[in-house]
Amino acid sequence: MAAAAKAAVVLPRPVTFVTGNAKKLEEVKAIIGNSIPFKSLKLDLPELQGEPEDISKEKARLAALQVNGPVLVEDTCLCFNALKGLPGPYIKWFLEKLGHEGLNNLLMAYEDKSAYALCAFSFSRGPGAEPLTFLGKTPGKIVPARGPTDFGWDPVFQPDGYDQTYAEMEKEEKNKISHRYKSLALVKSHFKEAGYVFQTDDGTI
Ligand SMILES: O=P(O)(O)OP(=O)(O)OP(=O)(O)OC[C@H]1O[C@@H](n2cnc3c(O)ncnc32)[C@H](O)[C@@H]1O
Ligand SMILES: [Mg+2]
Repeated sequence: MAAAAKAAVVLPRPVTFVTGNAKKLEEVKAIIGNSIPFKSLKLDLPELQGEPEDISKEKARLAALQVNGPVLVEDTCLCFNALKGLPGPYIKWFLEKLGHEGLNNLLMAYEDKSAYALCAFSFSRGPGAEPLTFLGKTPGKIVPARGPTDFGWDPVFQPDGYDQTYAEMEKEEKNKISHRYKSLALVKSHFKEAGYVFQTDDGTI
C-alpha cells in the first residue's frame, strides 16, 4: 500500500529571529547559514522567570504575537552545579550586577566549579501555535576571566576538554561545540524533517 503523501506545511517567509543581543545574532547567522530562511528583529522581550524550557516557549509565544508570523527565539542560561543550576536563566542580571569576578566569587565556598551552558531555542509557526523547544547543553567550569570581554560570560566559561575559555577560542571553534550550536542543530533537523514550505506575501515560494 502506498504511503499517504504528507501535506506540506506552508509558512509565510521568512522566519523572524527575535533578539536584542547582537552577539547572539552573529553566532546564529554563522551557524544557521542558508539552511533556514530567516531575518532578525531587535525586540526587547520581557525577561521571564521559571524553568528554561518554559521561559523559551513563553518568549516565542510573545514574539509570535508581536511579529504576527513564524518566529525563532532563544534563551541562554549559565548553570552552576554547586548552586543546583543557579544563576541559570537569571545569569543576565547576575553578570550585570556582579561581573566576571563576582560570578567566580559565588563559587568561592565550593570545591565544585563545574557548570553548563544551556541554550533553549523555541520555534512558533505563528500567533496561537504551540512553540517547539530545542535544548543544547555544553558542560564546562567557571574560571577567573580570560580572553576578550565582548560577549557576556564567555571569559569565565571553559568548556570540558579545552584549556581555553569560550572567549579565548576562535569563533569557529566555539560555534562547533557551543550550547547554541547544539540547540540549533536540533532546530535545523526539525526544519528538514517537517519539510516546511516558505511562501512570500505574493504567493511565490
Ligand atoms: O534579546 P535576547 O535574545 O533575550 O538577548 P539577551 O541578551 O537578553 O539574552 P538572554 O535573555 O538569553 O540572557 C542571557 C545572558 O547571557 C549572555 N549570553 C548569551 N549567550 C551567551 C554566550 O554564548 N556566551 C556568553 N554570554 C552569553 C547574554 O549576554 C545575557 O547576559
Ligand atoms: Mg533576554
